[in-house]
Amino acid sequence: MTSIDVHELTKEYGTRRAVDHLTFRVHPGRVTGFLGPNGAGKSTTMRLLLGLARPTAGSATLGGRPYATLREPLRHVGALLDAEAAHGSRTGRDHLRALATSNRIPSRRVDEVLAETGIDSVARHRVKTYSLGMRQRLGIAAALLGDPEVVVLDEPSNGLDPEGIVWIRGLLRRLAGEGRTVLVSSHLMNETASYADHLVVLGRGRLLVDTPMREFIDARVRPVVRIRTTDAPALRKLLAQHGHDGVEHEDGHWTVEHARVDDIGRLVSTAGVPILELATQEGTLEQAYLDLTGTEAEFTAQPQEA
Ligand SMILES: Nc1ncnc2c1ncn2[C@@H]1O[C@H](COP(=O)(O)OP(=O)(O)OP(=O)(O)O)[C@@H](O)[C@H]1O
Repeated sequence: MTSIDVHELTKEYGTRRAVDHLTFRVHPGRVTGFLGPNGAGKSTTMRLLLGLARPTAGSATLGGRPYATLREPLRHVGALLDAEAAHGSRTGRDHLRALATSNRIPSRRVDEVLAETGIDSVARHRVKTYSLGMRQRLGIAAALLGDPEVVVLDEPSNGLDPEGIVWIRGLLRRLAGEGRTVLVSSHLMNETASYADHLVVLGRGRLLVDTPMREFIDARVRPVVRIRTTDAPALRKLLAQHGHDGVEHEDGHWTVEHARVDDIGRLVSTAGVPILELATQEGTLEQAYLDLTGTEAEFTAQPQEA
């Protein structure tokens, strides 16, 4: 199985260090979300991995090999970096056929990926007539063309409609389920939470987090007890009497930190407070990410000027 190995990877543009001694491994069989604020170095890392830029130091390899040494690379790694990459005057189909030919990929794969990405009805139209979402789907079709073991996608949900967003989620899960190595960058936390198993987070070119997603959330956000009642005054009084810090939210629901749902349930039922909803509310990736960005110097310090 093919993993992605990034080792002491460094890339400088003039005096600006875009990637700074970065080391991590992306394992097969799971979706790894690649996160970090604008300018953190995600795209640069992907470009270095795909041989589109040369590292200043260190290495980025696929199954132990640099991209440049792969013969017919699309059969090993499929990537979406820039949805504008296809030539506007070509049809989507011709774009894929050219890629297939140059990588000795059977032409039936063109029809398969067109169907899989839902653009077969526009396959004979020129790419310049495509919407952003269609271009994005064409880029994903190109990434899947060679049936690669490694898939690298830079913000794949960009421009997709709601149906497309649900589709990409299923696609990423399926690719990981088939044992492929899947690295996906995104700024959309809810989206990432819906498909990622593991996270790699960068800040100013450095590695901040390399951990399973659930562990990242659990380490940073405690679950809270969520309650809805028809008798807010009674609930407020009861929680205060028992030393709980209940917070009433605008839409009428309450949350209680540092409490167990069983204890709160027992309390409200014994006191006869009418309850419409009582549940444990798990922390979200967005909360955990914002907690990280609020505490890490890599996020809070001013970037160095070039
Ligand atoms: N070709 C280039 N020449 C000069 N500087 C560059 C080049 N490419 C990237 N940079 C700089 O490297 C840093 C990292 O940029 P990069 O695009 O990798 O970040 P990113 O995490 O992908 O950001 P975003 O989320 O905005 O896409 C930025 O400071 C950027 O300005």
